Amino acid sequence: MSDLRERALELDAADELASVRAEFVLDDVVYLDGNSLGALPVNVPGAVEDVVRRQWGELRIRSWTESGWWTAPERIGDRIAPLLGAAAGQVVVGDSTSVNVFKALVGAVRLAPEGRDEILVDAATFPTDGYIAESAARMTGCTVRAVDPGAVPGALGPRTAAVLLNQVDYRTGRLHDLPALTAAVRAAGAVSVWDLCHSAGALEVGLDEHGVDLAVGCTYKFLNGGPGSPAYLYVRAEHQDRFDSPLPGWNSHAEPFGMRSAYEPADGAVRGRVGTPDILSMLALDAALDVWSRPDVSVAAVRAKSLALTDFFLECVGSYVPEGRVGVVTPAAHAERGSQVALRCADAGEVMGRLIAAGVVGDFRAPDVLRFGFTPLYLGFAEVERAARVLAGELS
Ligand SMILES: Cc1ncc(COP(=O)(O)O)c(C=O)c1O
Ligand SMILES: Nc1c(O)cccc1C(=O)C[C@H](N)C(=O)O
Repeated sequence: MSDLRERALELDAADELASVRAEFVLDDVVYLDGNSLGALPVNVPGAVEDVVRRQWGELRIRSWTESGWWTAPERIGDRIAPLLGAAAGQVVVGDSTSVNVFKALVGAVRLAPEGRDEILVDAATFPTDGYIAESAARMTGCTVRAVDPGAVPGALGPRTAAVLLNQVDYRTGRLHDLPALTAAVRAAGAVSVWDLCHSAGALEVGLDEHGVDLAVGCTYKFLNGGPGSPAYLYVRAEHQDRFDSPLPGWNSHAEPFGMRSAYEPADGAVRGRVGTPDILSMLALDAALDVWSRPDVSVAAVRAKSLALTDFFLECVGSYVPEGRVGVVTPAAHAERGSQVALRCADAGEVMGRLIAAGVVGDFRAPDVLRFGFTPLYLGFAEVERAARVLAGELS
C-alpha cells in the first residue's frame, strides 16, 4: 500500500467526526460537491413525510399555529445563529440568497449616513450579487464600484455607503479577512454586508464578535438543507430598529393579521420576512440542522477537519499529478483558505466530465477551474486520497 493510502487510513481512524457520516445518505461515489448541494441527511425524508402527511394532510390550516409553521422563519434562524457566531433574535430564514442580498444591500444604504452614494462590491463576486448590487444602486441613487476585497480599505471613503463582500470566493476558495475588512468598513462610517454562502457551516464566522452589520447566506451547501432550501438574513441587533426593508410584506408587519393598509414594521429579525414562508423546504432544513446538536459536532471541529482534508488533498495532488499539469488556485495559507480546493487546467471541463464518470464528483467553473468542495461532516481521508488518485489518472 502506498504511504498516502496508509496515512489516509490512520487519519480516518483518528477522525473524531468519522461517525457523523452515518447521518447522511451516501454511496461509494466520492462526493466533493457539497459546496454546491450538500448531501441528504438521513432524518430528512421522515421529517418531510410528517410535515406533508400529518401536519398538512391531517392538521391542515391548524398547523400554522399548532405545528409552529408561522414562527418557523425566526425559530430556524435562531438555530442557524450560533453557527454564524450570532446571538438569538438576529437571523431570519426565508427567500433565496439573491432576494436577501437585495434586502440587505438596499437596507444597508438606507442605514448609511445621509449623502453617501457609492456601493463597493467584491469584483470576483458570484454573479447574482453583482447583478443585484447594480439594481440596488439604481434604486438608491448610488453607483457601484467593483473592487478586489483586499483593496477595500484603500477604496473606502466619505462617499462609501455600503460594502458587499463574500467571506469565501466561490471560484477560488479564497477566504477573505472578515474581521479586518468589517472593521475597516465600520471605521469609514459605511455599512458591511457579507455573503456567507461558502463559509457558513464550514468555518467560524463570528458575526457578533466582529461587528458585521448585515449578512446573508444559503442553506443548501454546507448546511445540507436541500435543493432550493431557504436562505437567511442577519441584521445586527443594534440596527434592527432602523432596518428599512425594501420588501415590506405582510409577514414583516407588526400585526400581520390586522390586515391594515398602513405598513408598520415588526421588531427584531421578523422585520426581514416578506411573504408566506416556504414551509416544506424550510422544515426539511430544520431537520437537516439536527446534526449540529450532536455533542461531537461543532463549527470548530468542522473547521479543523476541513483544513486537514484540504491539506491532505493538496498533498495527494502534489504527489500523484504530473508536475505542471494543474495550477493550484486556492491559497496554501490556512487563514486564506475556505473549505474547497480549486485547480486550474485548460481542459478542466472535459477532465471534470471524466472524473464524474469515474465516481469522483466535483464541479467545473468556467473557464478553466476544477472545483472540489470538502464537507467534513461526511467526508473521509481515504476518499480524499482516492479522489486525488483518480484525478491524476484522468489528467495523465
Ligand atoms: C456566493 C453566492 N451567492 C449567492 C448564490 C446564489 O444564491 P441563490 O441562487 O440561492 O439566490 C450562490 C450560489 O448559488 C453563491 O455561491
Ligand atoms: N444554487 C445552485 C443551483 O440552484 C443549481 C446548481 C448550482 C447551484 C449553486 O449553488 C452554484 C454555487 N453557488 C456555486 O458556487 O457555483
